[in-house]
Amino acid sequence: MRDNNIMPKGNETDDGEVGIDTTSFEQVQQQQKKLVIGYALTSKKKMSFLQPKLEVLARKKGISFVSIDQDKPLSEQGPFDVVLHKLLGNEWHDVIEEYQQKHPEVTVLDPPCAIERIYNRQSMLQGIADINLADCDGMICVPKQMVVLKDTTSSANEVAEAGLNFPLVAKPLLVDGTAKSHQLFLAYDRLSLAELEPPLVLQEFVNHGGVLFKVFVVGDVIKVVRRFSLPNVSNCEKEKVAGVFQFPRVSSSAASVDKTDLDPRVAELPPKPLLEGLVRELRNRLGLRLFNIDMIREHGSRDVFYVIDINYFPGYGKMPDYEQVFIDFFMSLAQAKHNTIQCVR
Ligand SMILES: Nc1ncnc2c1ncn2[C@@H]1O[C@H](COP(=O)(O)OP(=O)(O)OP(=O)(O)O)[C@@H](O)[C@H]1O
Ligand SMILES: O=P(O)(O)O[C@H]1[C@H](OP(=O)(O)O)[C@@H](OP(=O)(O)O)[C@@H](O)[C@@H](O)[C@@H]1OP(=O)(O)O
Ligand SMILES: [Mg+2]
Ligand SMILES: [Mg+2]
Repeated sequence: MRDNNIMPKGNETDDGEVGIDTTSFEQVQQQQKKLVIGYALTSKKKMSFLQPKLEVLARKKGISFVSIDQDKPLSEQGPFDVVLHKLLGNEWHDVIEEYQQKHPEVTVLDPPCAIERIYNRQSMLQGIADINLADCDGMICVPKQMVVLKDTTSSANEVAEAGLNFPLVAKPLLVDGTAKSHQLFLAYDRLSLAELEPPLVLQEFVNHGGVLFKVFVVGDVIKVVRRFSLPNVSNCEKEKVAGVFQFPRVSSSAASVDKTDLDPRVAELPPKPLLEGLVRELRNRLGLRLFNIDMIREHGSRDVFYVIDINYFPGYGKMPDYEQVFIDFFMSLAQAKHNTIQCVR
């Protein structure tokens, strides 16, 4: 956090009004702290995240966003209090890793090794089924899945051995930000597996009534929205249909779903204690502060949920009130840093 030595003349509120100055010297000093956030984001992410409302709110709080030039050494830029990043490739992750070692005082959101874990759809879901959420009003599962690294033809036998039931969702093993890594298929039978291109995970399709819950996490804050998802696969369809079908990307649509037109048993949000317990565990286990969880409710049940996907730095622009949530989050980082500095003194 950078100190600004200029003393303010008035006591300006968030709305820009100037009132009678009743602020203590210490409070004034506090208000003058600046938070510099260096960001390295794709242009798409920059457009959706750094929207004018966020920048206006940030400016009022003394938060500035500075674009990181990827062609220059990171240590020669800044100084930054926070580095916010989502770029592809190992090279970038090495840059960030090295920078964090040299500058432990900078908050890097988030550590590359933690991000890499959820860029692999196998390690992403590992350990979730073991999380103890007794007394949290529900149960969290992950769909049965297996990894296919090379030969999808011979994987037909392994699918049976692993006890996986068709239809299976085929997902590219690695999420690398490309459109291809989000290209999913539904395979209805053994023979159709030969058409798929490894490396991938084969995951049981879980009927969930066509509604998905996107659980956004920003530090300690949790926000949930409903999205449309794929309809149930009936037993009749399972018997009759063969082959492989590409998934439409229904659930990434910008629109959240209004619950009024939906069956309440499908639309009811996951219980708060369950979400809080799950997020607390995942935040610690994954070592991430910015992520979302895609959850579905097993069709016909009230409280059995499946985690099917976790994303790093997702489309927060689609999260209600994301601007204020982020401002509060950044301010909490500034406060935490300020407290640490005082302790050290
Ligand atoms: N096991 C499953 N059972 C039922 N539906 C599923 C399953 N896995 C995925 N889906 C459906 O497919 C969609 C995409 O799957 P998933 O979220 O795993 O892919 P993704 O490419 O990581 O998506 P995102 O854009 O959220 O990163 C889900 O939102 C959901 O609608
Ligand atoms: O494109 P959007 O802004 O919606 O964000 C999507 C984001 O793309 P971006 O990071 O390139 O922006 C995706 O990231 P990668 O897996 O491809 O790295 C992934 O996190 C999606 O789940 C996000 O959609 P959401 O699930 O939040 O609806
Ligand atoms: Mg998803
Ligand atoms: Mg995903």
